[in-house]
Amino acid sequence: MSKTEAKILVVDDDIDVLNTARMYLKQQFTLVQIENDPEQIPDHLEREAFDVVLLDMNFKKGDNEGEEGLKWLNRILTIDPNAIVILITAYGEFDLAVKAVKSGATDFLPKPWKNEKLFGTIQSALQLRQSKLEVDRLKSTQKTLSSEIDQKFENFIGESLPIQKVFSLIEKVGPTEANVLVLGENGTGKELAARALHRQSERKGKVFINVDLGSISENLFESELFGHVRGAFTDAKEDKPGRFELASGGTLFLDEIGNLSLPLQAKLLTVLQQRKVSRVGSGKEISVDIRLICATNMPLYEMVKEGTFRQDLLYRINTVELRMPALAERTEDIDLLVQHFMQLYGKKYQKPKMRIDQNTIAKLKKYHWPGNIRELQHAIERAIILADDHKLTADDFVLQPNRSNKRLEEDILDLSEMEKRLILKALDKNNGNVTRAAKDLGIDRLALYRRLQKYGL
Ligand SMILES: Nc1ncnc2c1ncn2[C@@H]1O[C@H](COP(=O)(O)OP(=O)(O)OP(=O)(O)O)[C@@H](O)[C@H]1O
Repeated sequence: MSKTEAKILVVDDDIDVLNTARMYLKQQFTLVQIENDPEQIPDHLEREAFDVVLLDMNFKKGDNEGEEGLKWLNRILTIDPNAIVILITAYGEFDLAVKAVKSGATDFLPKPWKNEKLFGTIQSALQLRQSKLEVDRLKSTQKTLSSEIDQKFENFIGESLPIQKVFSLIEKVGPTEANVLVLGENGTGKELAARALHRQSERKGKVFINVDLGSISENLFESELFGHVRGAFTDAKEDKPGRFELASGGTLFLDEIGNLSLPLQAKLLTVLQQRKVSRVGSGKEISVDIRLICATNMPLYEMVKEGTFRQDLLYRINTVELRMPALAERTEDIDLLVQHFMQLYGKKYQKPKMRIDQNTIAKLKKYHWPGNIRELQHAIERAIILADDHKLTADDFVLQPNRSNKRLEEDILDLSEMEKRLILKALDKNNGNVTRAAKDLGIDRLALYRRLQKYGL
């Protein structure tokens, strides 16, 4: 029979008990050590990571108060808070056993024991040890991951007035528990702002869970957000917590909230009102403690008027609103952003000495940046990859012509290109007014917004 992989320490002042225990346990577990002097416990723990410690309660002759055992129990737990200690009690010492479990012992075993009982008690204790170690491992992984993610979002660049206003609002609102709605075009830094709000809050040491509502299919919505229990549907092979549960204690960032259908908006609203979720397939309610941040590039107020976004949901999520300025509204930040991304990608592609001249910066400042900072970031990355020497020039940036330069050609054969150009033309004609442009195009405003998103306009 193969042995269970585990390290066991047995501490008792009775040599006979120790020898009997060792003889039996050595057949079952890979490492068994015995000790009759409790003073040696710290040394043992220093040398070896024991999975289970079996500890006698009464060391001095005639002492059956168990005080000595409790003292050593505390000492072991101070050295290793995850230690699994099973206390050996004399038969009938139930009060003492209860006291020991309250003080942190995992279990107790009355003397004299039967070998099967000893084996069973150690096996259950080992499972607990595994779970404790797993929780520890997950906690430290989560810590490392969130600090890495946070680092990526630390560089929130900008000196222009519009972005300074954003920074000061983040400083004011971040430490509160207020629900924040971040509005702005694609690529303006909405997620960056959400993470900055989280970092300013009391919850900064806890998780930041990001949910892209635009990418969750209608039928997976509940399971993704609220979780499910095993067997709730064909693919539910095991219990799974949803994002609300995972975010509990921390911040939940619901991105693209404007893309939710009306039935899903209703489900979301109920959970936000009650702050309780039930996993799909379970009637049990689980309380969730979240700070809520939502973001969208959709015109929620217009959508409320049109009846495509629930007003009560809007009021629930927009306690404070944060509008991210488009890059075209803060071209004075382009210099700084370019330097920042050049440094980032210079390092990544081992071209740390890259330079850029003022003419090229001037060209970048004139451009309208429909994809905002993300587009600028990609443009720099591409330019650095393609650059032949250490200098970025205007030719390294292939930018789409500005809207005003667009002309509809007669011979465009690509349908989506045609659609895109028509949209730009309609917007141009109406000075960017989406309602009037949609009317000219013969589609409703939402349909136009969807297309603007699709083409990154
Ligand atoms: N002020 C800024 N300083 C530095 N980098 C920025 C800044 N704003 C945005 N970025 C970068 O631009 C990219 C897009 O930002 P982010 O994802 O936060 O935008 P978004 O508005 O959430 O986009 P989307 O609407 O497409 O989800 C990210 O790589 C981000 O790091």
